Amino acid sequence: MGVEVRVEGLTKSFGGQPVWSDVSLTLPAGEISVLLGPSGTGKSVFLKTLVGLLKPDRGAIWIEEQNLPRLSERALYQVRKLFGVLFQDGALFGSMTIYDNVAFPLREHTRKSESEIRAVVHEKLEMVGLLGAERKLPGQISGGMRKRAGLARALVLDPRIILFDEPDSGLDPVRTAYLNQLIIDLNQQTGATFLIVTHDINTARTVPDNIGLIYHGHLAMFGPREMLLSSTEPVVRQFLGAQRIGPIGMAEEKDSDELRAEAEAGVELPPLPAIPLQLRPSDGRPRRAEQPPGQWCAEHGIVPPAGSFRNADGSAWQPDARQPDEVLR
Ligand SMILES: Nc1ncnc2c1ncn2[C@@H]1O[C@H](COP(=O)(O)OP(=O)(O)OP(=O)(O)O)[C@@H](O)[C@H]1O
Repeated sequence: MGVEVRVEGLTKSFGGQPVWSDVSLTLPAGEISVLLGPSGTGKSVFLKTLVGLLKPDRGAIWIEEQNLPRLSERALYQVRKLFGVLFQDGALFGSMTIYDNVAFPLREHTRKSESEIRAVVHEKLEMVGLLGAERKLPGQISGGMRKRAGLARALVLDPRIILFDEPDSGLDPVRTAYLNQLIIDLNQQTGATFLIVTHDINTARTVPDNIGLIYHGHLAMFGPREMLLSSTEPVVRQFLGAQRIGPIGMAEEKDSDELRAEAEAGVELPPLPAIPLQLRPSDGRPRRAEQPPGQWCAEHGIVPPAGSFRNADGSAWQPDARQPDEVLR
């Protein structure tokens, strides 16, 4: 099962230059959260700080009653085993076969025999759909397969928190769709807590339970998917709607002249796009943290954008007629 990660007042700078300050959020146990933000706002730095590869200037990261930045190297080494990380390029060793890459953490961190290692490696390669590619070198397989291999390696120590740094970078839309489905299925199977950094708006709209947005050195917003997808807060709306109109400029923030010019020209953001249904596990079962579509909006008195929560065929979503225990069987 996954564990909750509670971040409080986290601040990080390099050489006196702040990357982000005072970031507070809670990744709920077992749920999928997505972190968005313009390039260079420090999303990768955030992931590296969470896993203890970088030390924050201030703030706390609570996992199971332990505050990571305060831990000794020895204690941190133990807590790190709770994490699996999928780095952007898969971070595979180029001279090792896929099998040896995936076996690497088991050989480094466990006392398993080679036959036990073989069983785990095969299980994880099967989970990511890569059985049969064991003897290949990373350079002999496609980018999508390398990501899957990196994912299998991130899974071998049965992590309770999995961090994904742009899993969809460099993938075509079809491979991204397959990878997103795999992420949902793995979350269902493992129950681990997932945090995904992505630039893909479609991924952000359909995959997570929660969304966060880093902008201009701060966490602009973090909360349930429906909260951000129905938000009219200009930065959130502009980013999730992939629009040019709004406070975010080419470099980062637009200056007041640009914003005044936009206002005077009467340019307005288009209406909020419809909120899509969340992607479901491929076995058709509800997600672990699934809420009925529209529930968050209803509970908060917010009318969702027109056309929200439609099935793929355009029909309105209907609650599942089966009882939850029947569905979970
Ligand atoms: N080890 C480091 N030392 C100094 N500066 C760093 C270090 N790592 C990252 N930075 C700086 O921190 C800032 C944030 O970088 P980061 O890679 O986290 O951004 P990002 O939001 O992940 O960007 P992108 O979306 O383009 O991947 C950048 O200005 C980067 O140069």
